[in-house]
Amino acid sequence: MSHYDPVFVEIQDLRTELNREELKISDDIKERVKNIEELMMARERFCTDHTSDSSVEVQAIAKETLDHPWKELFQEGKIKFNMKTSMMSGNVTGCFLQFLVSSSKAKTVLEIGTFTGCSALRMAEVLPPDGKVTTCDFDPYVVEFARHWVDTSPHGNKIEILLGYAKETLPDLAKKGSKFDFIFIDADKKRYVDYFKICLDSLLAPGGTMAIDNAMYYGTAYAEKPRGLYGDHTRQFNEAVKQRQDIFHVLLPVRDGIMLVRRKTDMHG
Ligand SMILES: C[S@@+](CC[C@H](N)C(=O)[O-])C[C@H]1O[C@@H](n2cnc3c(N)ncnc32)[C@H](O)[C@@H]1O
Repeated sequence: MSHYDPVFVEIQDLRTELNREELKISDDIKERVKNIEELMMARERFCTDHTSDSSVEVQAIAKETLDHPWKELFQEGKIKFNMKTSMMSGNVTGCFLQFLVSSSKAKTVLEIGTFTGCSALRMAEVLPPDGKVTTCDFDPYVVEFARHWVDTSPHGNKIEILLGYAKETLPDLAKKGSKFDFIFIDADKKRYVDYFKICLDSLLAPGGTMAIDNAMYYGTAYAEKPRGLYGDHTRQFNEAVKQRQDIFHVLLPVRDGIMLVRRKTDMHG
């Protein structure tokens, strides 16, 4: 979604500004600015149009997520925070995750942040029959929602959903000696550095890959005047990745930024 990109937001603001009568901006300039905005949106639509479709079950979860009264549930105190449907991975990110899981031949996946189960189900779909996705979330309402909807899929039986705070779930998994071939971190930016460290040092199986979503968090990672929350946390996370000498990493500007990490020792053929 373009709104993750601060350039897009600036362009939108500028377009509104240029329409102020008193500025007497020429139609040509206004048109060119409008063109920039449209090109940015067209680029995104083009990527979506040239990406595989999601399964009918994932489409059903996405529709239910979009139609669900999250705001009212929050006002009634039934969910922990004001969940936004934009938290759900879009089709490009979802297909990208499936690509990574499938091409790395992962059998065990860990996800931090289930929400409605969309990304967990996508990853389960590309695992072998004995593969398993372990996903965790601290909100009982979304855990129940996700359980119900992933079970409408023949791949639902590959998914275990753990209810609890990631800061407790991850050490518990580490204590049990659990290891995962693929780890997707997608919750709670404030603790990204902690999750990154425990995942890399204790939970990532030899040869494993990690993907960390929202690594640029609306541009807060690099913008001089960052918008919104978590700017410091996002920058600290990126710095923590950069400081590690034992990993190979790449930050991709997919949607809100996806950081991919592997141990250097696993990069050699
Ligand atoms: C961005 S959403 C996950 C989206 C999901 N991976 C997808 O792509 O559809 C983040 C989720 O993390 C959960 N969450 C937030 N803080 C958490 C924490 N400290 N421990 C566990 N889950 C948390 C929220 O309840 C929310 O459902």
